[in-house]
Order: sequence, then structure tokens, then C-alpha cells
Amino acid sequence: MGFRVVVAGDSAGVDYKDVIKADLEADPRIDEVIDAGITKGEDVDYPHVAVNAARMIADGKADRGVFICGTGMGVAMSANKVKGIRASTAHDSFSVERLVLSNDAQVLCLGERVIGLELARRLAKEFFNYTFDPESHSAPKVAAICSYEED
Ligand SMILES: O=C[C@H](O)[C@H](O)COP(=O)(O)O
Repeated sequence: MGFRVVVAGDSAGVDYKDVIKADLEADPRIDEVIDAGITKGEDVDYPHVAVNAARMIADGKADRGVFICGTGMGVAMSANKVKGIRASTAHDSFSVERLVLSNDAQVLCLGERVIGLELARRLAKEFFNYTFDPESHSAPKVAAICSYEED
């Protein structure tokens, strides 16, 4: 079974979000792409966009997310407020790999004002090359992150 992916972006990330959404819809590894907004022309602040999208993962409606704002940092901070979500900005290939293999992150965050479109597209694609191994040496560290979550 393929990934169910939620994409989201604020007004500074909507252009990349729409391109990456189309890429993911054409990717045979992905079964479903959910667009959590915004649509171009809308203006919703990034915390609301990211938390709404992250809740879809926490609620089991999606497996992973690609969230985009100007820097990738605001959507990451916001998504991480949702219990069970691990999200980070990653703007290079190695970081994207480790985001999954070390950190079991469900959400890749990208900054439309920081990296070029083709790099963003490539990183979004690479994010789905990896799946976390629950038997790996990284698993207890991820469990330790979770242990610090507060209700
Ligand atoms: O992290 C925040 C994002 O980059 C956002 O798109 C822009 O936020 P700002 O308008 O507060 O700079």
C-alpha cells in the first residue's frame, strides 16, 4: 500500500505546494494526496494551516506531510505542537534521509523563499524513498522524544 500524503502551505508557500502536490499525484508510490490548503489568493497564517494539516496525520487520515511556508520553519514549529507529530525543515538530501531514518518524521517542511523550486521538488520526492526501521538503533531515541510529549 502506498503513502497517503497531506500537502499544505501558507501564502508564501502555496506556489511550491501546488507544484509538489502535482508531482506527488503522479508518483506511483503515493495512493492519495490531500490538499490542506491554502488555495492561491487565500491568506491564512501558517500556524493554522500547519496544525490543521498535522492533525490529519495525528488522526490517521494521512501518513505523511509536506508543508511549505517562506522558510519551512514556521510550519515545522506549528506542526510539532500536535501530539505525535515529528516535523522539520530539511533543505538537503542527507537531512531528508536522516529525517526519516533517524527521526521517523512524518512531515517534511520546505521554505519557498529559501531554496529553488527544483531542489524543493527533488527533496519532496526523496522523502518517500525512506521508511523508518523500528528495530534500528534510532528507535529508542525517537521513543525518548515521544516520552517528553505533554498532554
Ligand atoms: O516561518 C514563517 C514563514 O516563513 C511564513 O511564510 C512567513 O512568516 P512572516 O510573514 O512572519 O515572515
